[in-house]
Amino acid sequence: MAKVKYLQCVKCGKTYSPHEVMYYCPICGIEGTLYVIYEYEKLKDKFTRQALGKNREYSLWRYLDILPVENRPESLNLQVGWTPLYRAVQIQKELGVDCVYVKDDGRNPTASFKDRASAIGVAKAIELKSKVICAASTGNAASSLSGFAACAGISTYIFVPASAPEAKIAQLLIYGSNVVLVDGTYDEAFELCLKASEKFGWYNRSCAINPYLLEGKKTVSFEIMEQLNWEVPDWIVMSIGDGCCISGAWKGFKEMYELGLIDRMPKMLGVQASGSNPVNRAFREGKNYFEYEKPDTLADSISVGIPRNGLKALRALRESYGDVVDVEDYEILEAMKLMARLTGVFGEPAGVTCFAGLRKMIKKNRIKRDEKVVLIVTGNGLKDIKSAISAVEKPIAIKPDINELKKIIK
Ligand SMILES: Cc1ncc(COP(=O)(O)O)c(C=O)c1O
Ligand SMILES: N[C@@H](CCOP(=O)(O)O)C(=O)O
Repeated sequence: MAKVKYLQCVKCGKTYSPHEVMYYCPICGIEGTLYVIYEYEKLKDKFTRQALGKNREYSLWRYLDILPVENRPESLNLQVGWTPLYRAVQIQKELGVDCVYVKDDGRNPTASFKDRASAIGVAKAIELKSKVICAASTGNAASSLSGFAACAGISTYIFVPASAPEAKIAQLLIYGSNVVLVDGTYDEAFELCLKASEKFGWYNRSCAINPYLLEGKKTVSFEIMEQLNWEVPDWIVMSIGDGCCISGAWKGFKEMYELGLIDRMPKMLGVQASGSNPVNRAFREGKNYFEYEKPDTLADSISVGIPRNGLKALRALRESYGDVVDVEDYEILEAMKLMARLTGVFGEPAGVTCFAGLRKMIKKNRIKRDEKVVLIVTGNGLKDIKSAISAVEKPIAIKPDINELKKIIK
């Protein structure tokens, strides 16, 4: 792993060689998730705007110079990343603002942002010659791991709450994973998966402990900057569950700054569901720890009691002079409908939570009307049809008769 200089604990700052530690800081335990730190000085000549412009594939693998694996394994050829970034003209009109973009990460192969992490997780497992990979998940991390592992021919054990949306469970089953439906919450599924990985020696894909997965997630920021022709937005907005996605996006910006690819930084806005908001509570109270409350939100992907990458998320929010806001479930459903109707992008509840947060922060004037905003839609709406249906009016059924039709045409 020549490119990685060391791994650094988010809690105590201690550094480790990547050969010394696999998952988390041995001193701080599981709260001590690690950052992957590269030889940035050596990368400065290699990872440049010019180099990126030349003959690189339009996927996450174009950033291989700054990813923690040596190569893309030959078998791992699912297209991942380089998702579209749309100018959301109708959202701008609706909100009376100058500039909003939507990054549609539901366009990844298994339809969520998590594919960025799973691609790296599976590549890493192949490097380590692991025979089995496991993950705890609310559904998306799992379905994406299942898809990428299927592509590479690796076996997986997946731990999801039995209450996970049916479509996500269908993905796991169709990809051929060994699915363990846990009669409990995501937090309980996580604990069981952790114990199983220790007992059976499976490679654990959970971003909650595995430092390399966040490296895949950071690539969203590289893409945004290339797609915006290196004009840095004022705000990046995304939902927070465990906190890994937003930490990844922030790390991407920090690395671009460190390497001289950009000369200023965006602010990060995290959005949580009111029924699952431990990061917001800690942020408001200036704390560096999280108090458990039983999560209760329809946005299953961000339904988390203890955020496993919460410290990294808090750091992203604080370092960027950003913010975090809660939204109610009805606001998430409203955002699901509005996002689809104003952009054509159909996101799952956690995927469009960012839009609900943007609407709130514009009303509060925390985000100014002339600021440039990027919303990251992290998952596709087809993954949670039940929520989609509950967000809309019932269709009108009629007899196949033109006069009946006339009565209902608006
Ligand atoms: C669609 C979607 N959005 C947002 C998130 C939140 O990501 P994180 O748990 O890293 O904060 C997830 C996590 O599963 C997700 O699947
Ligand atoms: N809600 C997430 C939780 C785990 O995802 P990870 O990528 O942070 O490990 C999901 O299951 O999708």
